[in-house]
Amino acid sequence: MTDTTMTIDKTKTDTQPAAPTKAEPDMPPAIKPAAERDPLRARIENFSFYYSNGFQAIKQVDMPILDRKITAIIGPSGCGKSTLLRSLNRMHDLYPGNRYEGKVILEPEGENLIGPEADPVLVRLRVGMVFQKPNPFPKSIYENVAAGLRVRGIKKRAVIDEAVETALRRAAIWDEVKDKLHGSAYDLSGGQQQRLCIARGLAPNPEILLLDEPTSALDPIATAKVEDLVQELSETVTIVIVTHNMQQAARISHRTAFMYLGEAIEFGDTNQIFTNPKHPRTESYITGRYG
Ligand SMILES: Nc1ncnc2c1ncn2[C@@H]1O[C@H](COP(=O)(O)OP(=O)(O)OP(=O)(O)O)[C@@H](O)[C@H]1O
Repeated sequence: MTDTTMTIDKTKTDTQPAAPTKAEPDMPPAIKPAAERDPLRARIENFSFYYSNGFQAIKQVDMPILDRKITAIIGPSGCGKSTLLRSLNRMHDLYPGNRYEGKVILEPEGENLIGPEADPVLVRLRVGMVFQKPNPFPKSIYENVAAGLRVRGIKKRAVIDEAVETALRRAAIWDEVKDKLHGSAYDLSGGQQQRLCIARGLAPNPEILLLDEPTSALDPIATAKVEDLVQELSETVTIVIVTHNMQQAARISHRTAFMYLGEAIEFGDTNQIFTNPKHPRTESYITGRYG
C-alpha cells in the first residue's frame, strides 16, 4: 500500500487509567484528556480475512487509523470495504467458519482486537457500528440507546439516564425525542432512526465508530444532517466510514483509503487522494473510469 503523506509517531502514553475494580463498571469517559491521547487510535497490520467458503476477501492490509479523524474507505463494488469495516468490530464472528489473519491493534493499550483473548461482545462496545439501513431494535427510543450500557453491566438507573441523554445529544436527536423517550423507535423517520442508531453506537462511549454507507437509504436533507453530525462527532470519537459516494468522502473525511480486489492500494490525506492520487488505479477510480 502507498501511504503518501503520513509519518506517525507511535510513542505511546502511559497514562491510561487503571481498570475499575467496583462491582458495577464505570462509564468510560467520552472525551479523554489531551495527555491521554495518541495520534493513532488503531493499527491494521498485515490483515487478511477469509469467508467460510475459503474466499479471501481482504489481502494483507496495513492501515493506520488516526485518532479523532474521519477515515473514508472507498473503492469499486465488491473490493472488500464492508468486509474490512466489519472485521474491525468482529462482526464476522457471528457466522462460523470465517477467519482473520494479522492484527487490529487498538491504541494506546496495544490490544489485538482480533486476537483469541479479545471478547467479541466487548470489542463491539469499544468499536461501535452503524449500518446502511437504519436498524433500531423493536423497543423504545430509550431502550435502544440503553442496550449497550446494559451489556456493559451498568444497572444504575441514574447512570443509564444520563448516558442515554448524553448519547442522544451527541447524535443531535435529543430535542426531537426528549418528550417521547418511551415511545417506539419505529415511529421515528428514517433519518431520525439513523441518528438514533448512531446514539445507540455512541452510548457505551466507544473509541471508534464504524459507519457502513450510513446515508445511502436517506434523502438529501437527512443525509446532510448525518454528514454534519459525523463531522461534529469526529472531535470526540474516531470514525471509519465506508461510502460509495465519492463526493461524500471528499466532503467529510480527513483520510481516505482506496481499496481494490481486497487490497488497500493507497491511503493518504483526503485532499491528496482526490487531487493528486499516486496510484494509477486510484486515479482511474476517482476520475470515474471504473467502479
Ligand atoms: N458471506 C460471504 N461469503 C463469501 N464471500 C463473500 C461474503 N460476503 C461478501 N463476499 C465477497 O467478498 C468480497 C468483498 O465484499 P464486500 O461486501 O466487502 O465488498 P464491498 O466493497 O463492500 O462492496 P459493495 O460496495 O458492493 O458493498 C466480494 O467479492 C463478495 O462477493
